[in-house]
Amino acid sequence: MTAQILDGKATAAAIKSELTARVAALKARGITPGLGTLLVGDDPGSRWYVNGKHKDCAEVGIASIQRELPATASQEDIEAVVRELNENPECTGYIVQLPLPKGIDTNRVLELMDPAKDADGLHPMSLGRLVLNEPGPLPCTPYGIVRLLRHHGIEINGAHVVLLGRGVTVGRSMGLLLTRKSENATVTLCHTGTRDLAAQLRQADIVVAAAGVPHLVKPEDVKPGAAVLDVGVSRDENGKIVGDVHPGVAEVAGWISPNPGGVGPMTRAQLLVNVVEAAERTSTSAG
Ligand SMILES: Nc1nc(=O)c2c([nH]1)NC[C@@H]1CN(c3ccc(C(=O)N[C@@H](CCC(=O)O)C(=O)O)cc3)C=[N+]21
Repeated sequence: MTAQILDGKATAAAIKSELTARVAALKARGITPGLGTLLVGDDPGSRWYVNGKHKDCAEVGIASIQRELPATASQEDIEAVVRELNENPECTGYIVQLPLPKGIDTNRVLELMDPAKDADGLHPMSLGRLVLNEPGPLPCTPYGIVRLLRHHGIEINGAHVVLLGRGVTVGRSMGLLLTRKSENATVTLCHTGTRDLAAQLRQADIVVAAAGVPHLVKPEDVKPGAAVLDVGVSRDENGKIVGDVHPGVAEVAGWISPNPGGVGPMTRAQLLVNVVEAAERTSTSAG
């Protein structure tokens, strides 16, 4: 058996075409959604990601607001740009590209952001709303994965989902998302302290691997027919992406997300969704 592909590129394209119509409707009412990005330093990988986000914006008609600071920027320099983006009416949502340079208090920066403009869905206020089941922006990678599964007709309701990794951007926030009534999954959150990882993995109808450990998920640990999502982005000596999922898993799983071409494009599409929804919310509260 060879697993069917969870095509993130095609699913993201479908979401972007739906967004194009929503952006046009907003513009017809005089509102242009705008995504702001703050990039600190000159890491080529971070720059590449940020450029990709603005390219996506152009595709759907969202305006781009790009801010950059040198790697030597101080806490105060960064916070000044955050305040400017909070106040800039053209910016309806924004992200501070992570990681920030060493010595910067990242949480202090993130807490200064206007939660109404949180495009990542990772502001403490947004995470709190997720816990309390209130509407708000959702974390991009977790909700992107939910939409990728739904797009391919994979049942989440009642499924046992095993999450690998307790990072806030994926594992931890995804546990909160999947245990809502609207997703209704049973979740096991595994991490470096988990004793018998293979035994946990064998229970899973759906595996989300976001540990950052190359080829952590082995074919012999996967239940036949399971859906396996690879969020890992390690690099080999040639700079090629190595995921958390061993290639042999494709012979056992029912569904597998390619990497690249799986979860990454969905994360980017969800960021656009958050920007458009933030603009829609401001427009309804204003009039
Ligand atoms: N505030 C903040 N928000 C983020 O969402 C954020 C961040 N900081 N810092 C860095 C990580 C990384 N990240 C990616 C998103 C999409 C792809 C993506 O689309 N990758 C493509 C191409 C991969 C390649 O070829 O390099 C793919 O998977 O097909 C990758 C990585 C968002 N991040």
